[in-house]
Amino acid sequence: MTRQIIVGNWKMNGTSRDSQALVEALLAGLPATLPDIVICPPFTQLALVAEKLNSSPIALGAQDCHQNASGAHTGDISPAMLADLGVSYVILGHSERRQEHGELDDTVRGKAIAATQAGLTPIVCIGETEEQRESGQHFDTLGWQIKGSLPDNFTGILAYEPIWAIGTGRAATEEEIAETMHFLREELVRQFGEAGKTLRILYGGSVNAKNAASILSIADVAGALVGGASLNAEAFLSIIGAASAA
Ligand SMILES: O=C(CO)COP(=O)(O)O
Repeated sequence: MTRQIIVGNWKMNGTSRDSQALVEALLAGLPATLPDIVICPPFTQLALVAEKLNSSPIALGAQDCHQNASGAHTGDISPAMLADLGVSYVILGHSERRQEHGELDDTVRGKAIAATQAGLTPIVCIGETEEQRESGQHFDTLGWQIKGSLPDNFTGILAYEPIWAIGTGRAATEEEIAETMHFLREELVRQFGEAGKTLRILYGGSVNAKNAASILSIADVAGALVGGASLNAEAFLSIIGAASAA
């Protein structure tokens, strides 16, 4: 079995002091057997965290990037700039960016292409709203998001994050996750053929120390994208421990 991957998305949290303390606590508490681990601090903390992680088993990720390599894009950060800092993963199309910044599938797709060209592994997020699930439109939504957001020859990671499960403490049930993973796998195979069979799919949305082991044992769940619980060293280390055992 391939190793699971645990990704911590710190979102817009953390001063230098917080980041330093969190990374030190994580490095001090890592178990002997490890899954792949990625932490994604805010842009402002990347250089500091990169230095701290130097030659550790934890990889560095960012939370977004621009689709162009450079140019007149005030306030933006290019994939090449991230790679230059030692970043190897980038979260793209998170629902908070889709909702707060009006980011569309097409843009996410462009960013995934640019990130891959710069040598980064994109983690492309998709997920339905509560209304879409309640009205039975969740699979249609996810299908369209996959078609629109993933480039041809996609080799990155897909993250399924139901919007209603993000930051609510109400993770999707094991049945909901299992059924959705099955659907996503079929869609990936439809879109990418043989290659779609091995693309990794993460679950995200209220993953915590308590529910991690059962979520990570669901068929086709290759790991977790963790928000709130990744800001707490003890909780994040428990999730890492659950992934090592999965
Ligand atoms: O959005 C998420 C990770 O990208 C999930 O956040 P929570 O784990 O806080 O629900």
